[in-house]
Amino acid sequence: MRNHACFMLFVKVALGMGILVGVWEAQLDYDYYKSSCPDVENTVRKAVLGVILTDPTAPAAFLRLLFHDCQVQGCDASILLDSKPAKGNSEMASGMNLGIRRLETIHSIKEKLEAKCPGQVSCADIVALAAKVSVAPSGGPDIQIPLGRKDSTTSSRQAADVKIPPSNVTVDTLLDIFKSKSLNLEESVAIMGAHTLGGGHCLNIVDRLFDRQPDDQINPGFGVILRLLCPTKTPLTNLTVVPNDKTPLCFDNQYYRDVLLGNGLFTIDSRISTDQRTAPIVRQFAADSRRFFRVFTSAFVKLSSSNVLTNEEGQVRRKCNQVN
Ligand code: HEM
Ligand SMILES: [Ca+2]
Ligand SMILES: [Ca+2]
Repeated sequence: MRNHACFMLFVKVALGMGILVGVWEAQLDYDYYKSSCPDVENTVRKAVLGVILTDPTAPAAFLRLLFHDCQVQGCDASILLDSKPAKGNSEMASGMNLGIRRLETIHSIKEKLEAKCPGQVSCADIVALAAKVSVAPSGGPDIQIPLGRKDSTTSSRQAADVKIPPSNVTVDTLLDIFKSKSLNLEESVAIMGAHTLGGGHCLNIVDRLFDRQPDDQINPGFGVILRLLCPTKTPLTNLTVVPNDKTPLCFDNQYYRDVLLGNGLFTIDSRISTDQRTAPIVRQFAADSRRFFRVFTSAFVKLSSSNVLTNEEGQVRRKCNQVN
């Protein structure tokens, strides 16, 4: 299995990358559950590894879930709330959350943790941990993250509509988004390396393929393949998924090599390979996966610690889909 080969290939690098990034978000704590739920990380890891056995694309789902949670109101598990009282007002009802999956795994991890340490572990920390423990088994760095996020009591579809960037977002907006979470330029390019895993629906690609003005950032050969995979704007466009890079189960720097060759799946992937500010960094990561892993690690800690609720600002939901 490619995933396994990838794991073997990168195990040394991953081990070498277990560096602690300084606690940048002062209110979170690397030892937060030391006495209240010491086994929390292993519980999440075991559950995620179990899921990967039957669904090797699950790590991609957990990484994207974290981004989409953190992007709306901060990393507060708002994405898991069902809408009440108004139907259809959950974040998941937003079209921007098309393809978000594996929420059921988060709910089942929560049930396990409620049995072990009732009322202790927030859903927001579970979302962050599920993403974190997804990276190393895919061949990426072993990241340490601080914990202690609390869960929100609110969520709204409209916020997701506005805050989650579309596939054709500009580099300016991308840099603004990550700057607001304290990521520097290099970290902003590194966090996009999450697109080394998983894939996207044709729906998010077809606009690049069939408009009268062909997208000149797509390599012509790759364009032919994409037009074959995503033939027309039909209902199927909502269903077909195309891989993000050539190694979608492997957390490697292939994404950067692909985008440099004009094989970026989304408009934004192509844009970072040509924008004067980001292109030199894309080239560095394409040539040096250790560097990509190191910068991705610090970027991940910042993203997953952004706009968190701590202490009395939020709650530890007993069920992740509803407030207490
Ligand atoms: C400007 C920023 C970003 C844009 C515009 C963007 C856009 C997208 C789009 C359109 C998809 C395809 C969704 C689908 O059609 O199913 C996608 C997939 C994905 N994104 Fe992003 N993304 C961004 C940043 C990020 C970040 C920061 C992460 C994680 C840290 C991330 C992780 C992923 C992953 C892992 C997938 C594949 C999901 C799967 O296979 O289920 N993305 N992204
Ligand atoms: Ca959120
Ligand atoms: Ca890859």
